Amino acid sequence: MAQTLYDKLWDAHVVHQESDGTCLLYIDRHLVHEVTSPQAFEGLKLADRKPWRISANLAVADHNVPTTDRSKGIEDPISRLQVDTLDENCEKYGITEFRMNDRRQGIVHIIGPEQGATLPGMTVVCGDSHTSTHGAVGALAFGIGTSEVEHVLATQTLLMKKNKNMLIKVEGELPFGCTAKDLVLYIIGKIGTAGGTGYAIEFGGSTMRGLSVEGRMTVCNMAIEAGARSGMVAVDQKTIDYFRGRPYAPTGALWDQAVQYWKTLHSDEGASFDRVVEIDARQIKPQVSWGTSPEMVLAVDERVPDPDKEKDDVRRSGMERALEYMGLKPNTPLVDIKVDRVFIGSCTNARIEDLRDAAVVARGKRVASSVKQAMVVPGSGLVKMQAEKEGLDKIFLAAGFEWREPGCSMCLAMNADRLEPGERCASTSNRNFEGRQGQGGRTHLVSPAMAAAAAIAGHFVDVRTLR
Ligand SMILES: CC(C)[C@H](C(=O)O)[C@@H](O)C(=O)O
Ligand code: SF4
Repeated sequence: MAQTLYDKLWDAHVVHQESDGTCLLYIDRHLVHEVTSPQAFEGLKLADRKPWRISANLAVADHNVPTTDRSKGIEDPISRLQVDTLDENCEKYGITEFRMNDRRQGIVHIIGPEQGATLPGMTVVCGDSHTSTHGAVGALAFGIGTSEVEHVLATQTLLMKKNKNMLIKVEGELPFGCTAKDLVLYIIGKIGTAGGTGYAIEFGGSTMRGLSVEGRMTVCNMAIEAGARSGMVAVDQKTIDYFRGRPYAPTGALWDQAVQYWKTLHSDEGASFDRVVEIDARQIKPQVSWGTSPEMVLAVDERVPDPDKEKDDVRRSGMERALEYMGLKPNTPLVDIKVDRVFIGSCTNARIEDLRDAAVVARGKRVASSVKQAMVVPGSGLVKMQAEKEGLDKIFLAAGFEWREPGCSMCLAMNADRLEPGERCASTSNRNFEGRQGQGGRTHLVSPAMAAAAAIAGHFVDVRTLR
């Protein structure tokens, strides 16, 4: 029978199935970070258990690490304790960890594929919702909670029920000035933050095939913002080329064998999906979120919506509340909104292609004097090195951007990088909830080019006009 990519990945990992459909699923790769692992390790200790397959784990500290000079360690005691605890646990069990000063350190979802620790065909989990990112390479990847982290450490398996299959089919060429980020924001604007609930989403169609592997990661990263725990993209030649020579990728005969298998990782002709959503990429314009949910997003040439025009009571009050929090007046053109800070980073948009996109806009320009801070935070030490090799750091620094050390940084307020109450930020991250980037902070989600353009102008700009 014709199978979807999700069916294939699922079936290949079922160890045991109960009559009610609950499956015991084998987990190939477990990524570990400092926020969701301490209680899991503690639970293991209390139960007198040990991690079952040490080599399946790869750990890194990302949420709590400083992005400035690290030679003095971590100032905040809670952050320091979390990172120290991860170091101790990994040391104790012999789990590979890229420590804070290792140049391979970075955001867990950036380093997984970068190292080839995430590979096509794998089941990949991490105690982090944006684990969906890894599905971009034809893996089944999803976030888990702390008790599941403990279960995976102890058994290398998880108990789960299968989701439904959803295909988001995107056709046509992305217009000039539009990126994978604009595409995924547009999709979430269309289907809503609950649109994918209960589904595993496969992103397919000619637009997805046309994206680079990194662009596909940006899209799958935000599958969770569309309500789905996992997003995935079929393997193609680009995926295979991406992994050649990566540190954890197979070599020699094992590589050839792996590639043979990877080539089967796509939905079969005629495979049936429970839901199909069709998206015309040619309709997409650069996106800016205006509210406090990723679905509150519009094209940059539009205006802040007017709740008075909304007939649905629930939606109207949601809009009113969002506009109040965001400090925005209905009908304001989005390009008139001024920003206080700009953040280019996060597991959505801190890979090398993202930094290149931002650098094209920043080259030879200056950050507006009204902007308090504009920072570029590479997703990993290796992304940083590559960017420096290409001279991107010089472009950013000359333009007045800060060039930081890798980590989650201002994506969420768990480290020193955060917004002050009332500050407005153009951010390349994935969440714009109230307080996400700092208490009272106001987040607008955009692409790297749009963020850089906002930094230069001091307000949002339609990047299509910058030719
Ligand atoms: C801290 C972590 C558990 C959390 C997540 O699960 O996604 C964080 O990474 C986020 O982006 O909100
Ligand atoms: S960069 Fe942001 S979204 Fe990604 S793992 Fe870190 S905190 Fe979560």
